[in-house]
Amino acid sequence: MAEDDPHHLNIMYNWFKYSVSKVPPHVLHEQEERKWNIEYKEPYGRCTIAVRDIKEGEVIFVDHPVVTGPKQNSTIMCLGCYRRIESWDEYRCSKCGWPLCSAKCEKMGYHPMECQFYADSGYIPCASDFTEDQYVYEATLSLRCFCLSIYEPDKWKTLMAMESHNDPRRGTELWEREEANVVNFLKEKVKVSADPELLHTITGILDVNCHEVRSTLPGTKDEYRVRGVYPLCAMMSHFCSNNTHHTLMDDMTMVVMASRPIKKGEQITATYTHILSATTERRKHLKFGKFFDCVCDRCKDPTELGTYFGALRCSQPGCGGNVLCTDPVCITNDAPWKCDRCRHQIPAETVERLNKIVYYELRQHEEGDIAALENIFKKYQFVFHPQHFHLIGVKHTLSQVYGRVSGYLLPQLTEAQMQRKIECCQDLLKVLDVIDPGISRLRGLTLYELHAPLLLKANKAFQSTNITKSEFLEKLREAEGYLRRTVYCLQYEPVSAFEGEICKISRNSLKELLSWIEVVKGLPSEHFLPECVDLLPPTAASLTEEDLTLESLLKKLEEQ
Ligand SMILES: C[S@@+](CC[C@H](N)C(=O)[O-])C[C@H]1O[C@@H](n2cnc3c(N)ncnc32)[C@H](O)[C@@H]1O
Repeated sequence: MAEDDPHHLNIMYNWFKYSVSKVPPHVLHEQEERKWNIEYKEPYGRCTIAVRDIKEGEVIFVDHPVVTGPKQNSTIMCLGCYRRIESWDEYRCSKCGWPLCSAKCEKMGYHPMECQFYADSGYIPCASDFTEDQYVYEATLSLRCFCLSIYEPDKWKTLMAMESHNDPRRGTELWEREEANVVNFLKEKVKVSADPELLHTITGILDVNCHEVRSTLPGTKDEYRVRGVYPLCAMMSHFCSNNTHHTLMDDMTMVVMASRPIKKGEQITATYTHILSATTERRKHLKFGKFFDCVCDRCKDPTELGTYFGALRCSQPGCGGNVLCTDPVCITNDAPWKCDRCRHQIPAETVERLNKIVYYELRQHEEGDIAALENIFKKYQFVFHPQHFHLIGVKHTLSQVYGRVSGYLLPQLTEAQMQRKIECCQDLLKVLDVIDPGISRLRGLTLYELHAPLLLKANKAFQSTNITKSEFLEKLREAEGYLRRTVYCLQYEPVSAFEGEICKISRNSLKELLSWIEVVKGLPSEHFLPECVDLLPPTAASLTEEDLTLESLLKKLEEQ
């Protein structure tokens, strides 16, 4: 390490300059002052600190991948464009013989770098038993990294400045797996003449720093998922309730923005784990894959910032208290759980066993099996706190499947089912407001799911003259608010992505809804219940998909 730059900060700042020079000025101006510094702080290592207040939604930086390539357990894919390949014999690279889409892909992306190694060694994965050779795609990304040392020295320097955690990784299950699948494979089968320690450093850098890259193939709806190393993104520390939102553009540029206001001096943070998992699971995942013990505010707090995301209901008769972990950041994960009222105690092992049983039950049902999900919910609703991650997880799934799966399409939903969809969305949003406030994909999608049954219910009440004008307008404005916030949360998503598509649909629905509100404002009072009469229960009239559109409502109105 250079003595005047022991933490390689200059390499990271240089990477930033390179990244900025590659993005269009409407995203980030080269002249714009940097909003962050990289500092070294225990226990985080290098981390990104705001040098001024940053507003919600402000772009903080853009980043480019040093390298991208297949993930672990990848299926057969084109090493040029990443399209999934169905058959080994679709097309083979004329030089190395690996399956690709076409001659065009031979020169695409990073493939030309590894191609020579595969061609020289003569190694081709076994077409007759791919399960034997499944790891070769994962190893290809490590080979690509090694190739940077030959073909792209600046990128190699940046990659090597990243954390590999070789010492804590040495001898772990992960290390042994990578030794067999990557290091030995590259040494013995591909004849890479690199020091095994260097190859382990590469696998470590990938484990600690990689981001999943989910994008679509140009001009298609075909999604691909690979891994990429984004050096600046990787400088952000992990917090279980983070303050950034990142969006991947179609050209694989990562745009990082503030998901909520960030104060000068505050760390700019990302989350490396699933936000909707509980403290024990998050901490285990971070320890296993990223080699640190998270002690963020959410992890330290047994109530997870007041959400009670891991809490159980006390089983003692008449107590009604919440059973919480007495020391959620205990290294051995075996601190007992105690009721916050009667102090009844449960061993950590029992809580873990219970969670495993529910995970198992949840995995047993078919995707979108509403009846099975509702049964699991009923079975456990009095075992867990209403905001427990299992119940919220079920509600998350229900919020998406009610209205979308066969037999439960939006127009087919009963009044009670529509109400259930609304309740699931609202309960999920309540938790997100605490652990993932501000701009988030999950919030955007959930708000979209919430607006639809609300609008449908309101329109249905209007059609059966079961609502007063002011109540109807209030409901329409509520749906408008949700649509506006959907667009706000998803506005940065590329249109090719599912979230980008939902954003586009929401913009159109919003325009339509605003016109509808104008029409409703001008409607005479005979179309509504008199203001003084209580709203009657809505009738279960059959609905069609058209009921949601402005045109169909106007048509019905004219017919009346
Ligand atoms: C993607 S890197 C982040 C940059 C890293 N600090 C560096 O200097 O290269 C991930 C590593 O940073 C450290 N780290 C990130 N978030 C942390 C946190 N909340 N607490 C402790 N260490 C953290 C861990 O060593 C982790 O493996």
